[in-house]
Amino acid sequence: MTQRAETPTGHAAGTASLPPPYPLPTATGTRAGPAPAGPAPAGPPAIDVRGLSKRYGRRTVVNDLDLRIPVGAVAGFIGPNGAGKTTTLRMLLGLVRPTTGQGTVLGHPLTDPAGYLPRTGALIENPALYPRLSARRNLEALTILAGRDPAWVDAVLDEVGLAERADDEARSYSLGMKQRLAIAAALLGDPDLLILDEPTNGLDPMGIRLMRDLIRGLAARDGRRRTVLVSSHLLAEVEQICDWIIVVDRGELAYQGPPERLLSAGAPRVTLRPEHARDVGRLADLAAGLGLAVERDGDQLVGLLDPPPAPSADGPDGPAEPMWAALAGLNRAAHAHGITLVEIAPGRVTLEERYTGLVAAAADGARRTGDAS
Ligand SMILES: Nc1ncnc2c1ncn2[C@@H]1O[C@H](COP(=O)(O)OP(=O)(O)OP(=O)(O)O)[C@@H](O)[C@H]1O
Repeated sequence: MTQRAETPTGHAAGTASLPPPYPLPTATGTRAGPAPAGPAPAGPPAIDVRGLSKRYGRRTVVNDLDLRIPVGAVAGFIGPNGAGKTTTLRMLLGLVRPTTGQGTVLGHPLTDPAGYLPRTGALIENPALYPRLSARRNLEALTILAGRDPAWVDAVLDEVGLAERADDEARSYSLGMKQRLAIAAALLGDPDLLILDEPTNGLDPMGIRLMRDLIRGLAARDGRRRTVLVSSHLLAEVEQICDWIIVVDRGELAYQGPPERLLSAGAPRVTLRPEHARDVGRLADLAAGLGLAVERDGDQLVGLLDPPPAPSADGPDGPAEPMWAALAGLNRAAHAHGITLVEIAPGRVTLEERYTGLVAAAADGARRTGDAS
């Protein structure tokens, strides 16, 4: 039998409603992330906590974290193993007492979880299931224990895509199905906030895809503005479904805001390919002479232009003029040296590369702090 998680499941349909929904802001301020660019949200965020820390003895595992998640967002809480994600989620769920921290969750003080837990559903670590009971019986047991209306059971089974297997024993389920059943349990009270800790952990690619579709659907359906906070150590697993990204490393915030800003905060990149592979070395020398940092990658060069140019009048995705000028200069120089370029492909670093860069920068900063002390 899977271990019973010490997790409050969703509760209390028909409890106090949230303030009116508001559109997602285009950015939020963080210490480490990009500067705010969008309008301030009209209502309070679903999660708005500041200075959240957890120390175990002399060890700080979450350090002065500010989280600000808009209502209705699917927020990806991303960080490498041991970054402090589970500890943070446990603090938000009142399962671990924060060492420091203030703010609100669903408008209630962080220090009074009883105020917001009735409107919060969660999946933390192992799904809490009775393996010899069917999915339906598992959920009915939970509704009875919680004094809830069993009428919810069919609705949530349908929502997580288990209606057809609802009467099979849970032990016959795949890991993905067990995860979805655990999410169904968290949905029983139609929560306004759903917290999922690594729900794709251990799933195969198909299971990950099904879980992604499920999570996206849980947030936005029928005009509902449920907020979902989902953790993962792999950005690629959640980036497609998140409209808010929080990156943590070693317990510290590295980025918070919309994924687009994480991407646009990255340097523009260019791939250059000469007609003849033998010219790659000479082309690299020419690029270096023009101040372009490039690296050889097989029969092509890849270069990052740093620092990133300011957004042009074309907007953040429009042509970056310094980049074009540098590339035009290199093209002329290559031509003058008898090198024909068959590919000049500008682009930007991917979200995954940006995430890796942020984590590496945080590690570097931590090392330097350690060296200094
Ligand atoms: N009760 C505890 N006592 C001491 N240290 C703890 C305790 N709980 C967690 N930690 C430590 O805090 C750090 C962060 O752990 P946490 O589980 O929050 O990270 P995580 O980002 O969720 O990692 P993972 O993705 O591996 O689950 C780890 O180094 C862990 O060993």
